[in-house]
Amino acid sequence: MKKIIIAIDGFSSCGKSTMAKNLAHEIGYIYVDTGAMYRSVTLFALRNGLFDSEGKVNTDKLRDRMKDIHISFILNHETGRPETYLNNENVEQEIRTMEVSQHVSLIAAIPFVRQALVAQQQQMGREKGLVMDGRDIGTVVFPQAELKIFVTATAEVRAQRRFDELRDKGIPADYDTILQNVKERDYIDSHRSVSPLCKAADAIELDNSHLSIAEQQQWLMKQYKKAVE
Ligand SMILES: Nc1ncnc2c1ncn2[C@@H]1O[C@H](COP(=O)(O)OP(=O)(O)O)[C@@H](O)[C@H]1O
Ligand SMILES: Nc1ccn([C@@H]2O[C@H](COP(=O)(O)OP(=O)(O)O)[C@@H](O)[C@H]2O)c(=O)n1
Repeated sequence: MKKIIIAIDGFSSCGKSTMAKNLAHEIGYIYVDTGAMYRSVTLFALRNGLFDSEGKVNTDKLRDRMKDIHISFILNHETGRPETYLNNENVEQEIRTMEVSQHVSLIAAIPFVRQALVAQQQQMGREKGLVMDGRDIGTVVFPQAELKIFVTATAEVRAQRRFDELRDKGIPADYDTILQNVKERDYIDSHRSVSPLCKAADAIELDNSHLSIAEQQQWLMKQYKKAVE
């Protein structure tokens, strides 16, 4: 069967990674979580004092340090899912903290950061057979992707999902703080000057506010089958 590129974009915490990861697992494709890459650069910047006391990024210093940031994905054989590594350290958990979530959209708006990460993402798709999720996959990274999905859900539903996830992992979280963060990131991601979050003209939209994980998975599998027919 022909191999294709599947681009899944959409708003924060709506289930993109869940859909992308499960589909890739089922059809034997590589899965790439591009949000994890922006989160890894953010973690590096936080650890290396590249934000000032007002929360602004020192872009000159970050530009100099980009060469020291190496991001990779390594399969966890127990879960069958890839995990994120920053300079050979497993940071899969650490990149999901509220602190990283509260800084990541500023980092993702910087043109040289996007340029570097987009180049790596395009490299990963050279052989096709790839499911990639993010904000600009169908518009900028792979505008020629054979299947493009744009996922939405209400901000309240998305904040609740993220809250439940953090609670289940034992990470302290507050619903109102998460809701505020989700809305803030939606705003910054949709209004930045470089590659703002928007639906590609040829993307299929899915509002999954009232769908279960199993239902959205069935829907996605149908779209995949149509695309490879
Ligand atoms: N349809 C759904 N119904 C309920 N929870 C969902 C659904 N889809 C995903 N989730 C859960 O919502 C949380 C956020 O999903 P995730 O895939 O990380 O979103 P995104 O990649 O868009 O940020 C996860 O805990 C996931 O298990
Ligand atoms: N392709 C991408 C992926 C993520 N991002 C940025 O990275 C942040 C984190 O992405 P994510 O997918 O991990 O976020 P969640 O939806 O999982 O909360 C987003 O809010 C965007 O600012 C981006 O700009 N472009």
